[in-house]
Amino acid sequence: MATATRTRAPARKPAAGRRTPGYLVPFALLGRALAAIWRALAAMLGSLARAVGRNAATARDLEAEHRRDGLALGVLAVGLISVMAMWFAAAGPLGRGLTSLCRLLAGNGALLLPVVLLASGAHLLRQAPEPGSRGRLVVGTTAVTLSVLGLFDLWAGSPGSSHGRDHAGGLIGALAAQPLASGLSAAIAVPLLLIVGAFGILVVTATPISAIAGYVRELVTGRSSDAAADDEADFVEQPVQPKARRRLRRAPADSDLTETTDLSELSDLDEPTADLDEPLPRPRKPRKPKIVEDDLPPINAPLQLELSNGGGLYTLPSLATLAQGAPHMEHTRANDEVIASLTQVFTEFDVDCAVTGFNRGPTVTRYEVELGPGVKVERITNLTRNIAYAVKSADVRILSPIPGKSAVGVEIPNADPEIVMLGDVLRSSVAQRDHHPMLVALGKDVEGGFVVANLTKMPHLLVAGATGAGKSSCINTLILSILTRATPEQVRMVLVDPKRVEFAAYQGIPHLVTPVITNPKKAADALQWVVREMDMRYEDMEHSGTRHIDDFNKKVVNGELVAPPGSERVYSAYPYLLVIVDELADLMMVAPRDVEDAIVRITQLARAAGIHLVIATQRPSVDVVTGLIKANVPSRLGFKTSSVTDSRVILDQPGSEKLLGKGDALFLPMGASKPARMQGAFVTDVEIRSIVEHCKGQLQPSYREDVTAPAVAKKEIDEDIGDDLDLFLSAVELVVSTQFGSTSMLQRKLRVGFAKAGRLMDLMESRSIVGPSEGSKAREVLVMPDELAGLLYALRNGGSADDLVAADEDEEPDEDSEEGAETGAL
Ligand SMILES: Nc1ncnc2c1ncn2[C@@H]1O[C@H](COP(=O)(O)OP(=O)(O)OP(=O)(O)O)[C@@H](O)[C@H]1O
Repeated sequence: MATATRTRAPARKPAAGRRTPGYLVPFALLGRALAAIWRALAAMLGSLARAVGRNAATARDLEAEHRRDGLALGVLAVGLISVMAMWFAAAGPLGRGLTSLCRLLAGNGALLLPVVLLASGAHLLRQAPEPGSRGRLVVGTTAVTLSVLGLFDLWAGSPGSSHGRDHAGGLIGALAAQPLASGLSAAIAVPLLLIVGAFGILVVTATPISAIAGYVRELVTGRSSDAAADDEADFVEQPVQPKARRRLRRAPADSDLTETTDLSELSDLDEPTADLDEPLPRPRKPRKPKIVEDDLPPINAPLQLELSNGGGLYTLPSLATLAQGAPHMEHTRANDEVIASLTQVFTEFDVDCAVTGFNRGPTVTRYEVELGPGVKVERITNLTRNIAYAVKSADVRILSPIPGKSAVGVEIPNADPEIVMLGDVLRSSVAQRDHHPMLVALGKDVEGGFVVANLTKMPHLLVAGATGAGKSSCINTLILSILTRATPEQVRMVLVDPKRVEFAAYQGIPHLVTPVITNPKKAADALQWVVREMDMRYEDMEHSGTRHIDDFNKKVVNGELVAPPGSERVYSAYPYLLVIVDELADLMMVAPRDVEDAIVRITQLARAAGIHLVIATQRPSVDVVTGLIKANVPSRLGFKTSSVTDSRVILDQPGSEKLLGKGDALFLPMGASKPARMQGAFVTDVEIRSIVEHCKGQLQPSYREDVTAPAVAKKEIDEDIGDDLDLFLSAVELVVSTQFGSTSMLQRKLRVGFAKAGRLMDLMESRSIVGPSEGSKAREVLVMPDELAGLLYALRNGGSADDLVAADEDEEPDEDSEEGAETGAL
């Protein structure tokens, strides 16, 4: 209240207390009239500018290259006009007007204008603009201009007349030189202006004075700094690297050691990189986009051979259907501000370290911080909160070290993020180079490089994150990647969508084996079908003596496969089968054991059979992503999670709780120890609709009826076990994993009565899991723990432990292999 009274009082006083004296009234009226005219003019100009701005939106839509070319050609055109006007006085009345204006402002300096314009135009044509260097160029050019024109003015004796100034340094020259000459003296003004000019040249060329010494030394000795560094490198052994690096940071002119490529890039900017006594380090030139796919461990999965596409009738959708995103910015003013804030924090807390570069990604920028000798990494990690405070963002993530570098990474969200469009990733050279049908677009990494991944190399992927974090968008991009790159003959899909709305758009695409499954119970049955399909494929591979479905397909195409005697089987090539489950939690609620067993079995074996799983969940808790599932799904994509515990479940380490949401993700491909941060690609509903329409217009889906049919064998087991299947399986798991066939243990652990525990034990005996009763002693357990997953699967399908043995020993084709004829026609 008190504050409100204090602020209001002074505002009222002048109005009430101050009266304009009578003799000033005409002036006051005139002032008000002028002010009103000024406001009206400003409003008119404003609306004019807004109208122009609206119409200029289409110009902004032009690609950056075209805008730059247009600007360069425009500057060249003005340069040519100025040549004709100023050097040859042959540009008509407009040229004469231009010459007079330039002479008025710059005097004889106007004669240099054509040279400056032509050189600038040529430079713009040859080189991409660096938005970050604009401020530098403006300051440098202004300093050079003032210096040159001021010197012209002094040279002509600082003429007082307008005509005299037109042939000296013009108005600008007079303004630059005459105050100095009259305030000090012409003898002092000349060197001062020379210093200003030299400063301008250094700023324009981004050359620090300290680097000049290096250049002079090079000129004198005749040796390049590279050669000098190479010489030094011969003496620098591996363990000495950190020392060498520190030195490089202090003396960039000498730097270019191969081991320190990143740091030597810093010296490309011709300015010493941040040292402790420097206020602001120069950002490092962004490196060429790096492809995370290259980081994947090498897996020698053979490529799927080119399959015919049903007489060439099927054409893939054009990538032009997918929208283009905004061009990637490698450096913006926001980055400079963050560097200044970081440097200030380090100075305030007296930590001997400096920001030596950064890589700007679409949503976050990773700043590289190098430590001085003897500085603990913890000193930076302990400053996380202070850094967050200084850069005004709670989502600061510290990476120690940046993989492959002796530097700490500080990842800070961009104040001006970019959306990564799927079309851009699919059109990128990294995606275009590789024609594998299972290659999918993921997004962009922190360095702005496109990230793609081959699903066959994953070979199974777990996608997890809180609601709204970007999972569904990511899965949409995976599906669209496949639709734009693979025919239904190459890749078939099973889409499971218990949420009912996520995959509705894909209903009816020819790549589907069965309509999109929304019923969790049916989804569990579909997973059982996938297991059967996998078994069929394995049998076929076994008979054909091949180890991977690609080799099998190759033999089919070459006509090298002959059906077993007595079989009417006609072999055909198998497509890859991609199973995508959008919400695992819903499936685990309905049939946890069935689902877990099927997933474990598929993930353990399906890679060679060309079957790959993508499982998404927003509840990455241990009851959904069980230990068994986790152990068998090696590649992970973690979007923002609500807790560090969830992050640990997905990635086995914290980190995803600090992500920003909306597609910000950590990608941990199989075999990688550290996850890579990336921004997921995005695709709009309109794009999805048009690609789906294209696919549906090409071919009708041919669905398999048996995919969601419940397993027939189950009924048989039900008669014997009744409704106790789950309890029976728990008992089997307990007995086999502990290798202890005791009825009283079952009573205790399963909380069942003696009669029930005894019956469960008898059922186990009838299925060759345990031996006969030995009185009060525990029964012998006949199945080893490592056979448990297979046993549970067999029991679920009406089998017994004998089937495990039969599967191991039986080399002959199974009777059921005829079923494969149907599978092969998938
Ligand atoms: N890669 C992305 N780039 C930009 N925005 C994105 C991206 N991914 C998601 N978003 C934004 O976040 C919103 C939520 O994304 P999405 O529906 O994919 O989340 P989700 O994790 O699937 O959530 P839920 O589990 O509730 O379905 C989207 O509507 C979109 O606006």
